Amino acid sequence: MVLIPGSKNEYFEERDKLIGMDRALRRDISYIQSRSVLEKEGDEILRRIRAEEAESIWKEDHLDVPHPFPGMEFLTGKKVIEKTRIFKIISQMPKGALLHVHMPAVVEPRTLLGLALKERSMYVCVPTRLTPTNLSSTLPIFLPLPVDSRPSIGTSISSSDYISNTWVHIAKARETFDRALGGPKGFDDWVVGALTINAREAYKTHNTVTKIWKKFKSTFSVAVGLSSASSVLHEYFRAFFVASINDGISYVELRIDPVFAKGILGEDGKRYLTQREVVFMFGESIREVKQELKKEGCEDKFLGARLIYCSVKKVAPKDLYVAVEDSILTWPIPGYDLVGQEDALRPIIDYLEPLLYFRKRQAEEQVEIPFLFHAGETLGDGTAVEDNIYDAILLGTKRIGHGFSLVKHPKLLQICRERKILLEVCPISNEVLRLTSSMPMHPLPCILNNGVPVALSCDDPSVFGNFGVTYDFYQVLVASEINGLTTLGTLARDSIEFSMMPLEEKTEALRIWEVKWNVFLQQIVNLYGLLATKH
Ligand SMILES: O=c1[nH]cnc2c1ncn2[C@@H]1O[C@H](CO)[C@@H](O)[C@H]1O
Repeated sequence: MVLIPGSKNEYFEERDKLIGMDRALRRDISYIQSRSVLEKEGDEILRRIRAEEAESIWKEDHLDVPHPFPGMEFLTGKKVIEKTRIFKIISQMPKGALLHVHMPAVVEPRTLLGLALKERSMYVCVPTRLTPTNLSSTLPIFLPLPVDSRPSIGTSISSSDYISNTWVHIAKARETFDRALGGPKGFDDWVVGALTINAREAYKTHNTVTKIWKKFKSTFSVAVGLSSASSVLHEYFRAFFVASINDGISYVELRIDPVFAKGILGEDGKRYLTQREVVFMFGESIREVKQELKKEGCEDKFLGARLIYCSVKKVAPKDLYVAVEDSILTWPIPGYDLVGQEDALRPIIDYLEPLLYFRKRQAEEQVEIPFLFHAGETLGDGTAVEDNIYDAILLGTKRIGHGFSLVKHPKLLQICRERKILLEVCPISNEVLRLTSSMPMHPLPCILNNGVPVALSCDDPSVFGNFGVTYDFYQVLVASEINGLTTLGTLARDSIEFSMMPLEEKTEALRIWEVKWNVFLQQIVNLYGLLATKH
């Protein structure tokens, strides 16, 4: 029989004990117990503002956003989020590392388009001439063309004499874009629409995982073409680093498919870059950005970036051996992953043989390329692809990309906690890709309460519009009352801790982060503390 405490005092003692036991596994607990007076005050401020804004902002109707709520659908609520003080505060937070983002889905679509428009080799074609009727359902096909296959003439892709699938230079296509389609601005909007998912698509026309992935995949085909010229790609990397740094991110790991890396046309327009050259260019972009920061005296804002290799799970298992050798050839790379729409593609188990061979080759070559597998990005329960989580763990994955379905498996939660397998959780991606309809329904609180290490990431920000990681942090903070400032700090610390930086670099990154964290806490207290003037 359960003994119910007799007095009110005893009851509350027992109550505190029970809550304490329930929260004991959380990774933020030890930080909460040992946090400074400053952090405690910062946390109280954040909680106070969150509560105020839950009333003042999230219960009011906004233009085009009726019935909002904290953690609501991101694509509808984004403008409201941006109005909040919580958003402003989080945007100043030192975020640590960004561990889960895909090429080429990380830079503002208009920035990418701007870069591509200046590129001599960049051409566009469409399967049939564009008209007001087919515009929104027609995808542009972009490709940098080698010098000797560039057409000398070209009509407008919207004129009546346009011949299907013929190449027109991107700048010309834009200039000559039919007035009835909006002229050059119409061209830009058309391309941006093809690179992004909008609220109507996510929440109306494509409101299931299968439908939204159809649109999602098509954004990649457009982005790949636009970014496959060497000078575009170089600027693309830089733009990504700069935007990340401005969001308080100090280190990134970017997933790239070697098949993409093999299709980059060189500046001479004659040959394609080798993978090594692409990796070198990536390194160059890092060095350039670092140098610029150094000139401004803030080099500690950016510690660097690494490329994680990944293959899409549509490749035939026998062809994965090529990716294995590619990865070994371009070592040091910090990890290897298998990506793509989990529900529609092969399960990891199909690749068991090449993956075991990968392990063997690493031992032979004395290199270490840890697995950082996507797994559990599905609503399935016990389906062949949902079993990916078992295989990811058995194959020794160091982190799990998404792990959305992990909460269905108590034993795996325990294993991830005990073996410290971090989940790269991408809340907004999961919501836009329709695994959850809003943040309060996301399984993250369950993962955090189970003490599984987590880092937040934005996955494909150019498609979802969640650039940096502020938006994802925001959605997490407002959707749980347990989460507070110390939770955000723990997530950021773990993103560094579980990054693939070598130990020395990591120690330095953590040291720098702690300094910045304290500056951030002080800022919150100065700006929003009870003694500060009202804002
Ligand atoms: O959330 C995701 N889950 C699985 N695969 C993804 C996700 N986001 C992007 N990609 C896949 O990664 C490749 C480029 O690296 C693309 O094939 C894209 O479909």
